[in-house]
Amino acid sequence: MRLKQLIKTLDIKSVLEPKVENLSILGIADNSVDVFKGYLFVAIEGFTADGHNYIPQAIENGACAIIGEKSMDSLPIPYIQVSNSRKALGIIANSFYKNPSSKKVMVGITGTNGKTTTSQMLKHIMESNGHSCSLIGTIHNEINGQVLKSNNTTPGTLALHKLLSESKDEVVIMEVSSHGLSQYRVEGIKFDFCLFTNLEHEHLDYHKTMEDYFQAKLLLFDYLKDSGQAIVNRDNEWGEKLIGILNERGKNVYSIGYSDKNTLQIIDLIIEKSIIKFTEKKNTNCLSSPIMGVHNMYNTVMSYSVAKLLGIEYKNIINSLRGFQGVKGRFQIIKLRNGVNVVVDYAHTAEAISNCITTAKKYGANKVTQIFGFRGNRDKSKREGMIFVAKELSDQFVLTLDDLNSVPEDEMIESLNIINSHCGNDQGIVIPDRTSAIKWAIENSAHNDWIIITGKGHENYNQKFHLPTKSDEETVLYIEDNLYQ
Ligand SMILES: CC(=O)N[C@H]1[C@@H](OP(=O)(O)OP(=O)(O)OC[C@H]2O[C@@H](n3ccc(=O)[nH]c3=O)[C@H](O)[C@@H]2O)O[C@H](CO)[C@@H](O)[C@@H]1O[C@H](C)C(=O)N[C@@H](C)C(=O)N[C@H](CCC(=O)O)C(=O)O
Ligand SMILES: Nc1ncnc2c1ncn2[C@@H]1O[C@H](COP(=O)(O)OP(=O)(O)OP(=O)(O)O)[C@@H](O)[C@H]1O
Repeated sequence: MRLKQLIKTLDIKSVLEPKVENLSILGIADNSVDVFKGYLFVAIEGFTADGHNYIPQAIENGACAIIGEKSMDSLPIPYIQVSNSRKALGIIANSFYKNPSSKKVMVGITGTNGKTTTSQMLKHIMESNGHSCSLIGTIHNEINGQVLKSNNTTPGTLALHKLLSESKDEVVIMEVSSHGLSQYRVEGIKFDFCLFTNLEHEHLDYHKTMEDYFQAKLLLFDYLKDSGQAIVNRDNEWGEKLIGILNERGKNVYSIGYSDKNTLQIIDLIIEKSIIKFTEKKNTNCLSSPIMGVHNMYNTVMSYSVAKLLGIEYKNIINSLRGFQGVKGRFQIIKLRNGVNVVVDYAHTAEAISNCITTAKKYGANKVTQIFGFRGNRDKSKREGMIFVAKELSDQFVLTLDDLNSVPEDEMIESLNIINSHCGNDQGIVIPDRTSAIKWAIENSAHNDWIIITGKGHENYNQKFHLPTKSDEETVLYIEDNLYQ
């Protein structure tokens, strides 16, 4: 593709060496290591490195033109200075891959919690009703039925456009993280549906304030087609705020929630039966959530709403929801032989932990033991809220290790002890070894007790623990097998 064609809609500040007219571009790279002969290299000033410093390497590897933000005195090849390299990368990638998202029904889901669950549930509904779907998200990506490893919830711009160009599926359902939005990873894409699940205290190590975090989420709706539909959970204060902004901007908003202002009004959530009673266009109907928990009932309503707007009939949605097997590590229940229910869940916010414990209680739990820890080098400001919820709602809680992310183990154990005494009134039990914590909880539970293990969900452990297991699920099954031999 000709360079002049790729750059024609960019916000260009200056062009060094104007003979760019007929340059033919064979590929695009934002990492100098990925540059080959005839490539366009886009230099990005990142969080740990500055791509502009790698321009010489890119040229050595065969780059025939460079795009960057910084001013340059002289280069042996054309240099185009733009105001925002990340944004430019999205626009160029979209042209280079021939606007792949325009050939699909694009669904983008944002929010602190519920993106993965909602996207997988919606994919299941659509596929059960004969529509092929690509999925791009935290656990894995799936394109043309092929499961691919996922490195980010929202892939980098180039990887994302490449995936879209390879997809032959009708619908693409993708999770859009706030990091992805603030780094323009979805630039160039136009969405048919943009969903907002909720906003909770999370990622404030990156976004600093809740308002900044909200503003990042809001960016998704800039990528909504004029004819597109925003689907927003109004029962979250930030959802209510978002609806106000979207209405002012003249967007099509489909809201869900308890009040009668909503397009889909929730009449009742019967948590102990996972039944949702709702009214839509004056018709009252019921949905059964295939996964327990009030939060998963909202995820079900979200998935239902998109499927309905895409023309799937109510009774077909109901039927397909019945066959949904749930999502690994999302309120995944393991029933032990002694009548104890163990839940493995990815909750990593106070709100999510609260939902898990409340659900167990609604389902008649006798005693609830909550096991969790904190990730090293991640937002510390949410820890207090998580302890508070565990202390208030569970019958006992155990603090244990989660991913250390280079924080020394002793330091993390000390943090657990300090927070337990400062915010937990020393009511928590600190058992640093995660597998030992789970074993202790199982040995100290009886029929109709629930144990909720949060934080790791589907993920494998990042460090070694006492038992020879790789994940919370494996640990529970290992203990179950060895306890009753
Ligand atoms: C902090 C952060 O978000 N970083 C993201 C960002 O990296 P960056 O651009 O700042 O990279 P950098 O290492 O500083 O390098 C700057 C530039 O120099 C280039 N370079 C570097 C070295 C070299 O030899 N040559 C070269 O050209 C790099 O290719 C890059 O273009 O842009 C990259 C491309 O899009 C992302 O892959 C990367 O995500 C990192 C891996 C990451 O882990 N991010 C997490 C925080 C994240 O995004 N998480 C969210 C989910 C959050 C959640 O809900 O839990 C996600 O969407 O995954
Ligand atoms: N709608 C919801 N409201 C509140 N909490 C939820 C909701 N859906 C899921 N959760 C909680 O959040 C956890 C993560 O769920 P899920 O993976 O679906 O969200 P996510 O937005 O994809 O999060 P992440 O990006 O961290 O994977 C669940 O294990 C559950 O505890």
